[in-house]
Amino acid sequence: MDHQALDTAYLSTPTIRRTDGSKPLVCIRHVSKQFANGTLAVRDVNLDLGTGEFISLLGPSGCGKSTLLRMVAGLGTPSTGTIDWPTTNHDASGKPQRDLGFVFQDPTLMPWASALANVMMPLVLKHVPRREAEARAVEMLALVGLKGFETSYPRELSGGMKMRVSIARALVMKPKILLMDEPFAALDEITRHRLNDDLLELWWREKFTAVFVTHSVFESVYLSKRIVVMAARPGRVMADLDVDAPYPRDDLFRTSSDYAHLCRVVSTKLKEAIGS
Ligand SMILES: Nc1ncnc2c1ncn2[C@@H]1O[C@H](COP(=O)(O)OP(=O)(O)OP(=O)(O)O)[C@@H](O)[C@H]1O
Repeated sequence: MDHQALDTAYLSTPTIRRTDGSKPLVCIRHVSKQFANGTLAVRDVNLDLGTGEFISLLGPSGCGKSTLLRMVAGLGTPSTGTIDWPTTNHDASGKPQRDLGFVFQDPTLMPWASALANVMMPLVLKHVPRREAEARAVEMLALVGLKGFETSYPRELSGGMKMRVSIARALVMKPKILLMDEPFAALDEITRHRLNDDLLELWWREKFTAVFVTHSVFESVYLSKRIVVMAARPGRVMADLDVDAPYPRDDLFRTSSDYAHLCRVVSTKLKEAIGS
């Protein structure tokens, strides 16, 4: 593996763009967010989210990762700057028709509904015929490893299984982009590793763009093609690093000296970011 890609990754420029010629899926330009109480959560962020990438937003608590992710999802608006979807249709008022799934840290399932009903919910809301919705939800549950648990209720599922349902629900509409806000933070390490593996397999197979918020250097290196390192007070982008390791990645990669090296480099960048 070429360690140079990470070692020489470009750092801390006011505008950070990917210039491989193709149009990005999401184009973030000079985005800042100041909340009503005066907190400057995000300052002057410039990023392109490229189609098919697996990007982690890595940084300490309070650096604005969630705020940025929520603005990409349209769950909050920037105070200044723009977030464009250059390849997406826009409605009459000029709003992009964001084609996305969102996974929160908490699985946020409906407790009174079965796993199947939870996954069917976005399809039902879009008036997909019931039989088709059910077939698609059954297929999605199988893809996340929950074949046989269709009729189980959330209270009957482990934390990892609930998160799998949440991912299935986010992917059942086949979104172009999956936004994940620390989805595995509350899980034990073994479950987390397994979900990391399964998420990578899903991403590889379904070919969506993935944006993954995490505090964990190890998780970001294992999953990502690209790591955006952020710092706090105010929240800003400090580095944009390519992880030059091939997919598929598995336990061999997780225990390799290449992985250890990459984690060391990213950890150093994160420390620099936090110290700056
Ligand atoms: N609705 C809000 N009103 C006021 N301040 C907020 C609001 N939401 C977030 N903040 C502040 O904005 C800053 C960034 O918060 P954010 O949750 O985006 O960070 P984060 O990097 O995702 O943190 P964590 O990793 O702990 O979830 C923090 O200082 C936080 O207190």
